[in-house]
Amino acid sequence: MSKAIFNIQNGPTFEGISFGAEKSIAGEAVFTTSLVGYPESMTDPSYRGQILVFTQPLIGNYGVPDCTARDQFNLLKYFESPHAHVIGIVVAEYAYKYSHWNAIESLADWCKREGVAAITGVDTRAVVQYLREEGSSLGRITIGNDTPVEYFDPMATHLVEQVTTKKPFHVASTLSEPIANIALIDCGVKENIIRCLVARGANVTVFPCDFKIQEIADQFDGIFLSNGPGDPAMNVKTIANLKELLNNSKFDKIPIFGICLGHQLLALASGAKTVKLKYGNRAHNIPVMDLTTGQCHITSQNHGYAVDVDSLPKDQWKPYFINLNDQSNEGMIHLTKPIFSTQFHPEAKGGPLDTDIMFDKFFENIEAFKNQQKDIKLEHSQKPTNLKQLNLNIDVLAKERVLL
Ligand SMILES: NC(=O)CC[C@H](N)C(=O)O
Repeated sequence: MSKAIFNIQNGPTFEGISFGAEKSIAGEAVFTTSLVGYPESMTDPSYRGQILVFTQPLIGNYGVPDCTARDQFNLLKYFESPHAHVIGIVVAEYAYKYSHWNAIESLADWCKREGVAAITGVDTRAVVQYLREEGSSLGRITIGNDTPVEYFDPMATHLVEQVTTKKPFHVASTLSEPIANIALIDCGVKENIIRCLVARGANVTVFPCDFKIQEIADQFDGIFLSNGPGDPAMNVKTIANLKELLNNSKFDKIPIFGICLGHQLLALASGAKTVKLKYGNRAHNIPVMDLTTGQCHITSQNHGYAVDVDSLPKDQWKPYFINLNDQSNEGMIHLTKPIFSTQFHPEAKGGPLDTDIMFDKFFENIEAFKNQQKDIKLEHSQKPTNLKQLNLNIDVLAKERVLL
């Protein structure tokens, strides 16, 4: 067992024991108050480059499930992407013994394989008190007698580029007659978001983050914008593509739904601004209010930035949800088009399922859009498909995300 040190830049130092990869790392230190779901959080691409501090004091007690198991849609059954994206974890007490029907290995063994540094024995209450006062900070974990690595701010890099699929891929519905074709812009999509779409009967074609969706949007019944890591403003190409999509009146009727980073990108493409939150919202129990109904929902969240609601063009958008803890914006809805987005995670992996109705709402918009399209269907079906012209024949597309 090696000793490990967790430093916060310009802040306190904590000594503990290493239980993960014997690799010293640096990144942004953030905390989550979720009680469960460490395999899901650690494989959520939105955590890329971050050191995750768990406030739940006992971590690792239910081990890690099979990272290769797939469901009936060929999606990863237990993980949100094939690999860990956090670069380090900080826990109060690592459970050296694990027990769960679904576990195939320990968190320590998995961290070692995935190159995730891990430190136990840290007073995580003190870490969180510091981060809550000073805000998200740079941090580093040094293993054994290693020379500490330089502090490094992952938010200054284009993290989405590192996690987006390198080529389009297609996840097919299991229905003999799928009810819709959805294009998904992948900025680091969580597996359960794709599952929430295909499980409702849609085929989902997933495109790299900078794919010019505006050139083939008319081939689809709906467009989905995914979650993803980093500062939303870094996604210059994606924002430019979305701007063209939103400004082309030809696409006024196409349903669009964005989650988390997808929400922020939609806001930026509409001319609004995003701001960095002091320490972000990472938890499975955050109350938001639907401003259209007054209903409150408990939501799963993982974000460090938020849309500045005052900067939303008021002739096009209205705020949809508000965070009842810090009053930050939690979503927006278009005044005339079938477009809406949420800052929280309705796919909730992990977390409460209260808001999976957002996916139902997207499918209602898709159904209405398809009914409108029926009148012009003949014209539509006679068009050569751009998908094929672009060599995007779905029959030959990859069936899962392409990482290299
Ligand atoms: N989960 C996400 O999509 C996070 C969005 C963005 N990277 C943020 O931190 O705010």
